[in-house]
Formats: sequence, C-alpha cells, structure tokens
Amino acid sequence: MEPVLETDRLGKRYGKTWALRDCSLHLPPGRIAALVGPNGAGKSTLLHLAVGLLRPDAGTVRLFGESPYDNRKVLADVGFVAQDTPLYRDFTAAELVTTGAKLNRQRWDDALARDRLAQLGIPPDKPVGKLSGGQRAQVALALALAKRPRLLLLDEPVASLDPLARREFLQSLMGSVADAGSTVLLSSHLLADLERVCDYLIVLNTAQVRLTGPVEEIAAGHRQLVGPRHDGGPIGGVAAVVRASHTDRQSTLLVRTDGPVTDPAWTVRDVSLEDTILAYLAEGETRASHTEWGVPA
Ligand SMILES: Nc1ncnc2c1ncn2[C@@H]1O[C@H](COP(=O)(O)OP(=O)(O)OP(=O)(O)O)[C@@H](O)[C@H]1O
Repeated sequence: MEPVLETDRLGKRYGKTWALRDCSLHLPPGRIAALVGPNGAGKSTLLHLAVGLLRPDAGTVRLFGESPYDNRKVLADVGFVAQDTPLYRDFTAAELVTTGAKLNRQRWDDALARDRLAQLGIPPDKPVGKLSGGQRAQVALALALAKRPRLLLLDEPVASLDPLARREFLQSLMGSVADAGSTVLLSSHLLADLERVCDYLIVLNTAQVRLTGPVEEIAAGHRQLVGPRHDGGPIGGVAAVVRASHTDRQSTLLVRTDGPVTDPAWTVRDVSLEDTILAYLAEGETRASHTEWGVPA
C-alpha cells in the first residue's frame, strides 16, 4: 500500500541551524499517528513541510506520491489545523462553515460541521475571536473534518482543551476518521492521551527521527531489564540499550530487542509506550544549551 506521507532524508534549515534533519519516515494509510517530541524538536517544521508551507532544504517529502510544495492540487485531499488554530477572528463559526463550503465545493460536508458545532454548544453567531481557545480549536477541527480529507494533520490540537474536552475531542476524532477511513497525524506533548488513541508513532528529538513505526511493533520490540551492574558488553537478544540507570550493584536498562532475552541474570519486564518514548527523548538530551547560556552543565 502506498504511504500517505513519505519523507526521505528530509531537512529544513533556518540559517545555520537544522530544524529538521535526515528525516526518513513513511505513514501508511488508515493509521492514527502521533508525532511526539519536546519543544523545538521539529514537529511543526515537519508538518509545514508535509503541507507545502515550507520548501525542503534537503531530501524529499511526498504526499500521496506528489511533492506538496510543487503540486498544490494534492492539498485538496488534506486537512491541516496549525498550532494555535489560526482562524479569521472576526468571522462567526457559521460564517466560517459557509466560507469553507465555498472554498471546497467538491467534497464539503456542511451537515457534519454544523452538527458537530451544535453538539459542542459552540455559538454560531459569535465572532470566533471571542470564543475560548478550546472552542476555537473545536471550530478549526470541525472545518478540517468537513473537508472530508484523506489525511488530517493536527499540530497540538488538544493543547488548549481541558481534560474532559480533550478526551471527548480525541474520541470523536477517532470516530470521525474511522467512519471516513482517513489517516491522521497529530502532534502532542500529552503522551498518555496519545497512547490511548494512536496506532503509529513518530518520535522526533533535536531535529531527528529517533523512533518510528506501528505502536504494536514498538511495544513488542522494547523491554526493561533489571539485573547485575552492566558494563556495556553484549546481552543476547538486545539490539541496543536505549537508556540505562545504575546503582552500585544493579542496572536497569530500557532496551530494543532483536530476539528473546533468555539470560537468567536479567529480569525482563514489559515497558509502557510512554516509558519507551521518554527513553528515546532522554537519549537526545544535549548540554549544548548550557554552554550557550554561559552556565555550567
Ligand atoms: N521561522 C523560524 N525561524 C528560525 N528558526 C525557527 C523558525 N521556526 C522554527 N525554528 C526553529 O526550528 C526548530 C524546530 O522548531 P519547531 O517549531 O518545528 O519545533 P516543535 O517541535 O514544533 O516545537 P513546539 O513543541 O515548541 O511547538 C526550533 O529550534 C526553532 O527555534
């Protein structure tokens, strides 16, 4: 099956600094994918490259097999909600739905947008600039869903929502995309939320992809090992140690496996997706910024 989104050694630079570097990944159709990484990791940069708002400085990005920067037609199949959900603030929600219908004549689901906003109790006749941040996020999502996109890209869609609204938002998002058979890529810092709804993962840290693949494969391919203090030598069944912590006598390792770990010296435990992601995020930690700030690391 052709990937919906595919990048090959994709890079974007601002001045001398790479915001995204050597990014190679693919997103198969029908997935709900989480794009995870700390502040400044390159998540928004990747999403902007994916929808042709930025031009790559290295490598390639393909959306349904086409370059989104050079072939804007491909964007008819894409819904994108940028961070902070930019909307025309003087327009009411009802006016935005009407405008959406005019701009997307071929495939606009007017009823979907209106039903959704009515259900959420969003006032139709108030300028969206006077709605709360969470209500604005809901308006932006309703507009993106009404486009019936084959791919929906959401940059931190739940950041402004309260916990209950967040849960409802993610549940209704899953319902809507399951009905439509769309693919979703959403960035977020809220790992527990993502674990519940996503079946595909992309972890970015310091401008690079640290981990990507189906959640079930990632879960099957990582384990926590607890055993005698580890000197860094090979352990049967372990492809890589992602993170290690030690006491005088004991080591706790989060490892990527390439087979069963049968050495009886090690107690082998399953590891949550959240802990796996955190281990990969810690892997890229850098002390360069201490130097830049002129303080000791
Ligand atoms: N317009 C810009 N000019 C210069 N540098 C930029 C610009 N936009 C982003 N950057 C830099 O690129 C890097 C990646 O930024 P990006 O916004 O993609 O990160 P992010 O993962 O989305 O972060 P956050 O979680 O904080 O939204 C950061 O170091 C940022 O400072």
